Amino acid sequence: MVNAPPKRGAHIELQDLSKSYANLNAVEKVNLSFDAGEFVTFLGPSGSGKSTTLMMIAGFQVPSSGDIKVNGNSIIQQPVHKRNIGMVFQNYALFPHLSVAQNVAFPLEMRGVARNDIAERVKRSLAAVRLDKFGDRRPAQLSGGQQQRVALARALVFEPPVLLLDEPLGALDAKLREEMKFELKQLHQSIGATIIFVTHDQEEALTLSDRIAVFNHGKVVQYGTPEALYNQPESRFVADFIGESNLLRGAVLAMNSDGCRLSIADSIELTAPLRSGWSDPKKSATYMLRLEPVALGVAAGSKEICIEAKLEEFLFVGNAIKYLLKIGEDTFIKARAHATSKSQDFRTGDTVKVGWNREDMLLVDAE
Ligand SMILES: Nc1ncnc2c1ncn2[C@@H]1O[C@H](COP(=O)(O)OP(=O)(O)OP(=O)(O)O)[C@@H](O)[C@H]1O
Repeated sequence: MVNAPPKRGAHIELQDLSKSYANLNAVEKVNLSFDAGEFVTFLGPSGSGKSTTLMMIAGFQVPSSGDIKVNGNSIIQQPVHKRNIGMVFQNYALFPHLSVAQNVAFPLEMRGVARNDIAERVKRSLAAVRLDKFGDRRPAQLSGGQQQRVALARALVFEPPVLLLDEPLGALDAKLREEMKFELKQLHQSIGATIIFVTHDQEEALTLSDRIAVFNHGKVVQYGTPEALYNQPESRFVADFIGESNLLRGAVLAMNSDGCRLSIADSIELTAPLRSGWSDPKKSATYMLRLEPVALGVAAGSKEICIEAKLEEFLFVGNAIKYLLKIGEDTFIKARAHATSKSQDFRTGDTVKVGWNREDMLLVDAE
């Protein structure tokens, strides 16, 4: 067989896509666009509408309204088997009575591909997931991770321009998940398909994705690169859901061109930056402060905001130490520092200086 030309993914557009069940809006007016060959992740808590959106793209669910376009053409009226979309789900459902190679060959047989071509393409697909030596085995003779790779090979074998993955790593243990994560990334680079990946694991999403759509209550609350979501969350929900952060809520005392004068933890006053595009905060404002910019001890002294805190707890987490500091009756600040710094020799109960710069604070909610 002549080598196949380099494959490219398809451009996908979801337009006002909605799905309701009785009086529940499972998915509400979702508008998203995925570039050809992009790796996009749907991230969100359980029940936020991720799988329903994916199922509408696959054709297993009929939208209540809205449209889905692939390379500019609506696919709403197309049945599942005509959509040419590869799918892998958490429960990979391999045929137990067929060998690995026969499982992978199945979609090609369904499409009436010539026998010689089938053998060649199955071989290539199994090689892509590093299982070329396992073609004769039955699924029961493979580990969970290997079975999931067979499911991937089966989805890839007909070279779909679009691949949908719904929690494909969900059933695997932590170590295997980690390995599969890297394999998926490499695979994506080699096949060039547009991949839509569903997960509720933010770390998986941040590692794998070109862009992430964050779902909450059936709506997309933010769509952007992992960096944009981490550094510029547009809401308290995204700030809280992605990465670890301090969410400092305070009473607004005054606002002027310098920023927002705020009282946190009852008595600590500080000035934090305002944010363009936000309506003026009225009574209270919530600011996100990531853990990394928070300095302790001597280093805190050179920061624009520096306060005293009581060290409640600290934890060794690999090469870092995580600190929990109390700055008011019910207000705590978390910080993270490299474990190598000998000067950070604090004890639980110590009073320590804690500091950060104004620009480290990002307005994420105001009432
Ligand atoms: N067939 C159905 N009938 C009625 N309600 C449904 C149906 N399928 C999904 N739902 C509801 O729609 C909402 C969205 O579900 P969906 O499975 O899309 O969420 P999800 O974000 O994928 O969650 P998870 O991470 O738990 O899979 C939920 O409230 C769910 O209970």
